[in-house]
Amino acid sequence: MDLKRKAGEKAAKYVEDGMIVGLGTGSTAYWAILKLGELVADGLNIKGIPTSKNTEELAQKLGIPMLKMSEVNKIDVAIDGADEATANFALIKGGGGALLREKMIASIAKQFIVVIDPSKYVERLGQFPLPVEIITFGWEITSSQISLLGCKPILRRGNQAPFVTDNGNYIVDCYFDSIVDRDGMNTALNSIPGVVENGLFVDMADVLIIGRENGDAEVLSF
Ligand SMILES: O=C(CO)[C@H](O)[C@H](O)COP(=O)(O)O
Repeated sequence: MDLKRKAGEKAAKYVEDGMIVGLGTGSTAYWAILKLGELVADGLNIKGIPTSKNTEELAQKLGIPMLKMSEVNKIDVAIDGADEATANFALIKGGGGALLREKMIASIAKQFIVVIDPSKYVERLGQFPLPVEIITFGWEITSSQISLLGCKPILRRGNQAPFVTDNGNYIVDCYFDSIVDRDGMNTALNSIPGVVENGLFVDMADVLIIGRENGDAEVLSF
């Protein structure tokens, strides 16, 4: 079985009747959402909060009832993918461009479950460029201020135009040699005027599920 699928489907087992569930974005979270769709069709009573417009569309197609972020003040469990994850559960997210909503939703989830394939499990963060969401106004200035933190920021592009997030912002993908002080970097990035949010998720994940070739998916709890 596809390793992303193994991880995603395992995460769906954490969802219980009556829960409000943060629905992540990307090709691993996809499998969790698909499984939840099946369970809902079989009578599971949950409400989803999507982390992106893509996920909202998917959940709608699957018949998963949804709430708006403004309608909730807590989320029971959020399930999402990651671009990198370490043994102490530090993450880089945002490869799919949904990092802002993903971080907001994870931050109010009682349990945040991260689903990955083994290629995402790394010793140290920073091989994957860190996505930083910035406002379009004066983005060049914001980007050059970000570069002073020791990275090379590259404006993410889509179809020959800058990629625009669900929130109407740009993303710069920041190439660091490595990110050692994750807390410090998170704070430093978010202190730059024009930065909306960055893809470092530190001390947020509670469970890391890694799809493994042999046997069941591996579950690590913090
Ligand atoms: O952060 C994300 C989207 O913003 C995704 O969770 C991350 O990019 C992993 O995606 P995938 O499971 O497709 O590899």
